Amino acid sequence: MATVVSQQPITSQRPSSNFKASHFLKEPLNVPIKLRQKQFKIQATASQAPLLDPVLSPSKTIPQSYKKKSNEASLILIRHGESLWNEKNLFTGCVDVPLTEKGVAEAIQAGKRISNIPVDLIFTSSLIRAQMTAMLAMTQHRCKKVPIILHDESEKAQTWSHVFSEETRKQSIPVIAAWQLNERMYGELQGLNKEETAERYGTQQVHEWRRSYHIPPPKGESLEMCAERAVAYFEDNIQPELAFGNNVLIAAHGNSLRSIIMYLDKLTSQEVTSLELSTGLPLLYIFKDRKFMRRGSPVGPTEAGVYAYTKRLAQYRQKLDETLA
Ligand SMILES: O=C(O)[C@@H](CO)OP(=O)(O)O
Repeated sequence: MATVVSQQPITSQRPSSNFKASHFLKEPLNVPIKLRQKQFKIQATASQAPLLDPVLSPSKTIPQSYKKKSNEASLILIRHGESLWNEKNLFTGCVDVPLTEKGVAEAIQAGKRISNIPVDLIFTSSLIRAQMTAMLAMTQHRCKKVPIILHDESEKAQTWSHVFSEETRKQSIPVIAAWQLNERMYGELQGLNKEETAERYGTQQVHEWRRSYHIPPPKGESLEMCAERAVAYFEDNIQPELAFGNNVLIAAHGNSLRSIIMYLDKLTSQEVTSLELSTGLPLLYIFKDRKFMRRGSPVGPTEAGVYAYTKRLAQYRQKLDETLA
């Protein structure tokens, strides 16, 4: 039975072994430019934060110098809502199955809980259950912006998905889908029933396959292997956005998120074995002064606590209240 990770606010330093100081030394947005330059023009002046602009063609000049948008950013992590194979208790891994009705409700509920927390950019895995979760959650956000999946798999996909209205652009949130955030590849367990597999191979063996850090399931990825690609992606593509001041939502999976949380909270390979994430539960981190601070899970849109954590969150919420009053 899944348990929720501790919701106690804790402060954590990023593990120095994984820390890439170069992200903070080079011009901000180097990596974001790489991510977006083909499809988005980035607007910026010395005093203005860059804005994603899907209006203009990829060939437009990208400004070279940027000013940091903010010293603080929010990071929301959501494990997808219940999938049809969670319901059937089947090992899922990289098999691309959709949400159940309960999973849809969980995603909507997660959206309500984060509806007052700023989101500038969304990252999901390439799997539909994570993408459904992100999209459904954003239907509840009070900013009312439309999440738009970026298609840069080919030049044609980029060209054909352009948005030609500046006004519409401002009302959009880019969604970047990355396979590196996918669930751990479960190898020859994919599609097998978890209970039957435990009966066949023994509870201890199956527990090791599911929760140990180093031991992979047959022909699949260990958590360590999953962490290698998920954390590298986080460091290279997501952390620079946070460092720049962009607020990020990640919708992903039990194991890809466990590995990212291990990195954020500096857990040992032993500690991560007892970390369990519930489906559809949003977790909030604040990235400030190059540190990640876990702020637990917002209980609901009207709950005061979480907005009191930082002035910036409180101000964002107040702005929403005023705009929507
Ligand atoms: O089946 C899976 O892909 C995962 C997540 O549901 O299972 P586990 O609980 O073993 O990590």
